[in-house]
Amino acid sequence: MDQRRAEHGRNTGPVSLYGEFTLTANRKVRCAVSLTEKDLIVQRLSSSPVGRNKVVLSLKDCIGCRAYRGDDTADPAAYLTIFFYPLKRRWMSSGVSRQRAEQCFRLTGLQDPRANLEEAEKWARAVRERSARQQYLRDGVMMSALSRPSRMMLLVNPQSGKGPGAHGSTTTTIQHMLNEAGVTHTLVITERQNHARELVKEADLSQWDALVIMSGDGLLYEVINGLLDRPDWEEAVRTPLGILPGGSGNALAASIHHYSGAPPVFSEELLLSCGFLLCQRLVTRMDLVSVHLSSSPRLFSFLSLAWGFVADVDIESEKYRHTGAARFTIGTLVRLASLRVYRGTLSYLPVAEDDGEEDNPPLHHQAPPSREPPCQNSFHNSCHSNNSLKVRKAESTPSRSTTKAPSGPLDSLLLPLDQPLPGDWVVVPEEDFVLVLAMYQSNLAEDLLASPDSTPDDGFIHLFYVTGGISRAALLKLFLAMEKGLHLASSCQHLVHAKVRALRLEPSSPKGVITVDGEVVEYGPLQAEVHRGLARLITG
Ligand SMILES: Nc1ncnc2c1ncn2[C@@H]1O[C@H](COP(=O)(O)OP(=O)(O)OP(=O)(O)O)[C@@H](O)[C@H]1O
Repeated sequence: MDQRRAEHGRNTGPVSLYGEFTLTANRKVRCAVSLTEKDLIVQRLSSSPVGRNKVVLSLKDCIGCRAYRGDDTADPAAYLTIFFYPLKRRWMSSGVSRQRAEQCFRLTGLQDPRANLEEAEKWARAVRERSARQQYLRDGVMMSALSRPSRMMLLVNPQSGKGPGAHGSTTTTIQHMLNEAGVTHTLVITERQNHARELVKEADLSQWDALVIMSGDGLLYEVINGLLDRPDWEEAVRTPLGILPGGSGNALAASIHHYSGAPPVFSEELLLSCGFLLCQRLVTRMDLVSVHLSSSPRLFSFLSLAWGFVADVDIESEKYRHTGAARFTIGTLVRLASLRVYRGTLSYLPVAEDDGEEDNPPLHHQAPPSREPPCQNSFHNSCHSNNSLKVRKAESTPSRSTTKAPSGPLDSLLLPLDQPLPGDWVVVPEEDFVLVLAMYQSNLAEDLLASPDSTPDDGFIHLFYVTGGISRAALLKLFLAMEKGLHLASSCQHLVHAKVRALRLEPSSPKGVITVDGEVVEYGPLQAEVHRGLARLITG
């Protein structure tokens, strides 16, 4: 249902500002405009029945507004434009999505152009203050927000998604929204793999209130690992990060949309939703998982770790990239046709019963994170991979010098990979897997709600595995159910879900693919530990 109509008639509270203006687009149409704490109410002053021409726009849906003079210096009028992105019914299909709804008024109440402009500015300030208050207040709690105005670095990967040329119009849409929201931004087009990583590793971060990535999840993975590779990593990793869907998977962007509580949307509608949430500039904590591989430097993951079916589909479906998000559906069907079983040992440290609600105060009350007890955080064992896949350059660079203090938090739950596990770890009895998937955000792709209960900072690795013996039909059913996040309710005997703090995976199949945040990493034994709320994410 059209949000404006749905809200029409509700109690909008006392009016704090009232004015009568004409529409910029049609000066013959006069409107009575009222501002309350929650809404902007626009009533056309015409012969139509009362209510027919009344529009109530929630200030929660407002990203910004502008007061200005027109080009004609002889015209004393001032203008007020307010930018809304309410959830509205789609034209062509059922359901709702965010759509742009600009309100433009012409103020001519006074002869003095300066006085008209001052009046428009007064309205703009009042709208901004009230919409900020509406957005910051969630369930009665004030959220932490970026400063207004904000300065963002917008990193765009021109090769992501459907490939070169595909990013032009999406970048324009987002820049337009940022301008409407009064966000100063600098556009950086990445030139090569690892460009973003090197850039954030060296950048003067004091110049930026946020780093925003418009790409797939791979570019954010680079940025996070670049931040954690800095000598000042503790401060750097708290730089708020934003993500806009520019790839074909867009898992984190889809997760942020899911956390907002809005019904699922895809492609351009997801872009508009994430753009809207970015413009709201509300920041939450985000868990990061540190991943140790057998002979590569430790890396940090914000999304997922996969082995078996999911990792294979991710990588094998590269050749269908031109189809966009459909590449995963095609890849899933192809891999289903040649379903494989992967051998190995999976172990994990479960979340204790009373472990879930540990202190994680709201950001604005929060002290800087304390250092954890000392623990070795980079080590090697004797396992050698004969995996023929090319491992990303970033992971294959030599380990950090032993004289340099390693960056990043210490891993207090992990022992060296070649040492036996502590007694409180669970070793999964099965050794044949169709897939192992660790998730720390809700979505694996735009249309795969793999971990519906995940939140950005719950401090859990949601570990899913499917054991060998599952039929093709049952696995297909699981993936179809995953589109709506209903796979756990399907009571499939082969699917197991556990909330864990750390895990170890020791594949015994000689070849295979392991992905971290959708990027191929060294194949072989690995272990991982979650660091609750280590990073900052703009979730709107
Ligand atoms: N100009 C560039 N040319 C080539 N590669 C680039 C460039 N800029 C960034 N990259 C690399 O592209 C890789 C893939 O990026 P990313 O995952 O963000 O997009 P994607 O692969 O299209 O997303 P998805 O996996 O959702 O399809 C990243 O590892 C990044 O290093």
